[in-house]
Amino acid sequence: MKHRVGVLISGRGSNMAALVAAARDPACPYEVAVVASDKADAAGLAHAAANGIPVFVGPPGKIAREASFDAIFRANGVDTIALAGYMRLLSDEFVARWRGSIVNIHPSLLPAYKGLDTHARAIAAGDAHGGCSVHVVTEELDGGAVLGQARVPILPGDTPDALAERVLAAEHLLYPKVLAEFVTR
Ligand SMILES: Nc1nc2c(c(=O)[nH]1)N[C@@H](CN(C=O)c1ccc(C(=O)N[C@@H](CCC(=O)O)C(=O)O)cc1)CN2
Ligand SMILES: NCC(=O)N[C@@H]1O[C@H](COP(=O)([O-])[O-])[C@@H](O)[C@H]1O
Repeated sequence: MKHRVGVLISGRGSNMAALVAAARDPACPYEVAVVASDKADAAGLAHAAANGIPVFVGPPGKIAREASFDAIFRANGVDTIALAGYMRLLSDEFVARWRGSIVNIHPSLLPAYKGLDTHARAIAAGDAHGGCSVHVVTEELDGGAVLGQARVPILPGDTPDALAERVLAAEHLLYPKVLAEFVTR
C-alpha cells in the first residue's frame, strides 16, 4: 500500500506538481490523495484536477478552514500532509492533531531566514549561497527538524527573483526525494 499524501497549496503549486510527477513512478512510496487550498483561485488546483486528483478549497476563517482540511484528509485516508507554498500559519491544534506527519518546503537554508522574503535577506546579507529546506512542521514557524536541504550559489548582481528561480528548480528535485524518505522512515 502506498502512503497517501494530502498537499496544501495557496498559489502556483509547482512544488505540488513536482510531488505529483514523482508519484507516477511505480516505485514511489507515496501517492497524492488530495490537494487542498485556502484560495479558490490557486492556479495549482487546476493542475491537480487535470491529473485526476481530488481538489478542495477551505472556507474562510482559520478554525473552519482547518476543520475542513482535517475532515477531507481523513476522508481520503491521508497519513502525511505536505505544505507546498501554503502561506498560512497552521494552528497549534491542527499541528497537534497531525503531530510529526506534516512537512513543509521553505526557500532558505534553515535555520537561516525563517519567515518571508528569504532571497532578498540572503542577498542583502552578502551570503554566497541560498537554498531550500524540507522540515517537519511544528507550532514554531519554520522551526521544525530539517529533513533535507539543497544549496545554490548566489551570483554577483543576483536579484531576489533570479535567486528564487534558481532555488525553485532545486526545490522541485529536493521535495519529492525527501518526502519519499519521510513516508518510509
Ligand atoms: N505551524 C506552522 N505553520 C506553518 C509553518 C510552520 O513551520 N509551522 N510553515 C509555513 C510555511 N511558511 C514558510 O515555509 C510560511 C507561511 C506563511 C508565512 C507568513 O508570514 N504568512 C502571513 C500570513 C499568515 C496567515 O494568514 O496565517 C503572515 O503571517 O503575515 C510565513 C512562512 C506554513 N505554516
Ligand atoms: N514560506 C513558505 C514559502 O515561502 N514557500 C515557498 O513558496 C513557493 C511556492 O511555490 P509553488 O506554489 O510554485 O510551489 C516556493 O518557493 C516555496 O519554497
